[in-house]
Amino acid sequence: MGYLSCNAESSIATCDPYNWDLTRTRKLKHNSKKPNNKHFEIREFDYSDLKSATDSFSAESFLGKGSHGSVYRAALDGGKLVAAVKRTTTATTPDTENEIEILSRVRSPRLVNLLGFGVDFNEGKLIVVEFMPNGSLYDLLHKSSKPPGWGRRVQLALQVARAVQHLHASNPPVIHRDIKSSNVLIDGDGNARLGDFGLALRGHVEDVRVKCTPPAGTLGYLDPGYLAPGDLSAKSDVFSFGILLLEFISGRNAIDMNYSPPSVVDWAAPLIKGGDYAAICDPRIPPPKDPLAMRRLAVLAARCVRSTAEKRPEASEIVDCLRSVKKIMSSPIWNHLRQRAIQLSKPIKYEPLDDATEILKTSRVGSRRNRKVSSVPSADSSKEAMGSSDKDPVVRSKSVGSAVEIKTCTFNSIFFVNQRRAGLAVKMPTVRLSKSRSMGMLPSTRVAVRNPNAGELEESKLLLNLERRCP
Ligand SMILES: Nc1ncnc2c1ncn2[C@@H]1O[C@H](COP(=O)(O)OP(=O)(O)OP(=O)(O)O)[C@@H](O)[C@H]1O
Repeated sequence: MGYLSCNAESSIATCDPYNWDLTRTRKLKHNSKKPNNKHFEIREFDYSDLKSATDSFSAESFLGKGSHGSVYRAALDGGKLVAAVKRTTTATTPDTENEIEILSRVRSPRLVNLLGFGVDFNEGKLIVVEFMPNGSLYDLLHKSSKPPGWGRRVQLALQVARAVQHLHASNPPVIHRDIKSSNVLIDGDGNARLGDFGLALRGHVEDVRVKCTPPAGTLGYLDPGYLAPGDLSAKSDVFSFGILLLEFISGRNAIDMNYSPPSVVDWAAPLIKGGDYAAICDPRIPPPKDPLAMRRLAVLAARCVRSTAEKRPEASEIVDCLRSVKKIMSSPIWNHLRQRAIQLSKPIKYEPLDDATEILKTSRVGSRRNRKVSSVPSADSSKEAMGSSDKDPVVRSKSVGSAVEIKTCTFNSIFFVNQRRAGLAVKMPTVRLSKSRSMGMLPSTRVAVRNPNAGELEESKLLLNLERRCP
């Protein structure tokens, strides 16, 4: 099966009802507006100003490196405006243009907002965004010596959910396509902001641009049902958010070779189905005081990662559910018990489909996926592409896609290699895509065991039905 290839610029024109053009962006100097103003202006910075603001992109200003370039701290306007400058390693890539285009259209206190851009003949466009002084959610969850407690985790998850809700509710909607903990940054007030819009798509699913863009995302967070351009919907973001929620709950990485299965969804889904919520709780912090909060979180995560995209909740429902979890966590214990009694006294509507079984579909597929590994000849190359090394069993997920080429094709699986830096033209795959299954299996320290307790299974089913009506 072949895909229709399309020229990026013409597709922008086709799907852009406002005929927006970057060249018409007003050049505003020293006139930054507050990030959440509805009518905001984008500044065009002189390249020389960006260079001096980052001390010539010095090591002292260096904030970090992503798959498409490096990020620097910049002190602009005589030090009054602190910003982050994203500098791609080669001339302007489609992702840079895309990020500027989309971020100039959406703005929210829950996003890492665009301040402007700079242009250099050699370097192309540089993106200037709000500076986030407190690192990424990835660092907070996985590298911090003092992992955040449940209240903070739920608050941060709610903030990310609100960011996703804002994107999906935009007209036309924005699908982020790369929701993951390293793309969530923590601002000066300790709040979560969703950033990195390099892979985002703005438009309705039937728009030419959306229909022509090949699948992209980060391994470990990528919706398994998103195999061809036409499969994309806002529910792919919901899947990635579900993985993020499992990361919040368990404190483990989306892909971690220390576990069996290494994929967090394959590991957690059977445990949630078995009602063994305690087994997926981050062992570094005490469990939540009210087990109902834990169950709601776990069931919400399981619903987000359902294999059938249509059955996943909308972002607005996720927000409502997380708000209810936050409420439970912050109210006195007797209040929880009263609320719980009221809910349990309501008649439960059983549905013919066993939701828990449906959740497990992902897990079963995942198990097969992992078993296949041994027969993949080049496990090393796949590990390298996923950012893993022999010394580090944790796979640092990197974004893949957008401008992609097929590197390895083994057993019907196609491995995407990020070509953003190379600035290569999009090479459309000629066969139906299948997510990479090149994942290694290492001896496990924690093994997922399905809880055989029938009572807990029943309780889990009941909760799944109950939680559907949440809050
Ligand atoms: N606005 C910002 N303020 C402060 N630090 C930032 C900002 N944006 C990015 N960073 C830091 O720069 C580093 C690289 O970010 P970048 O978004 O380029 O890549 P990534 O999200 O880590 O990986 P990938 O490109 O694969 O998505 C990250 O470690 C991040 O913490």
